[in-house]
Amino acid sequence: MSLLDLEALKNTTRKSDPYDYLVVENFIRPEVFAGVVRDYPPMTTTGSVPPSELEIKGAFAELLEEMDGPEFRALIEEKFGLDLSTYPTMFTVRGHCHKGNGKIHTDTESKIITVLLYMNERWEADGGRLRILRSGDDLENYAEEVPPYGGTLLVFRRSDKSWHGHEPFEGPRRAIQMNWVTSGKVVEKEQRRHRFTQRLKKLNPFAAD
Ligand SMILES: O=C(O)CCC(=O)C(=O)O
Ligand SMILES: [Fe+2]
Repeated sequence: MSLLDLEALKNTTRKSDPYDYLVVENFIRPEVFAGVVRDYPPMTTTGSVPPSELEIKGAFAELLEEMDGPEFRALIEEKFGLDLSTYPTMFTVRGHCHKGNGKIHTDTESKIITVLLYMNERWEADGGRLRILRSGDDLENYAEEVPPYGGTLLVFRRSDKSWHGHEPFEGPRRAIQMNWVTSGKVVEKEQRRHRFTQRLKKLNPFAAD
C-alpha cells in the first residue's frame, strides 16, 4: 500500500490567494508515519542536505521513491494546471533548524513547484510554523500557518509573490523539500552548493546557511 494518501490530495482544493498552494494534513498515512520517521536519516548539521549525502533506507527510501513517482506528479500537474513531464526533481532533507532560518523569501526562479513534507511527530513551539504570506515584508500578514508535523504536505507554485517564512526556531525540525526545477543543470549546481556548505558547517558549525 502507498505510504502517501493520494486520495486526500485528490480531494484537496488548491487555493490561489495569495498565490497557488495547497495543504494536506496526514499526507503520510498515520499508520505508517512512525515507521518513516524511524528510518529518517540521522542528521547532525543545520541546513539542507541532498539525499546522496545521507543514508537513505527502508520506509524513508520508499517515501522518496513515491514522491518521485508518476501518481504524485500527475496529481500535482492536475492541481496546478501544469505539465511537469520535462522537468527534473530535486530533493533536499533537513533535520535541524538554525535560528536564522525562516526569513521571508519566494524561493529561487529555477524552482517551478516547491513541495514540503513535514516529518516531526508533534510541534509545540510557536516558532518554525511556515506561513503563507501576503507580502515580502510582514510575517504577521499571512493566509495560513502550517505547523511542521504529522506528515503534513505543503505544495506551492513558485512566483514573484510566493512569499513564505516562519518565526525563528532553534532545534530539531525535520522536513523534506522536493522541487520540480527548470533543468538538470540546476540540480547539479544546487546539490554541489549544498555539499559545499555542509562541508563548511562541519568545520564551523556556527556558519550561516
Ligand atoms: O522548512 C520550511 O518550512 C520551509 C523551508 C524553505 O522555505 C526553504 O528551504 O526554501
Ligand atoms: Fe522556501
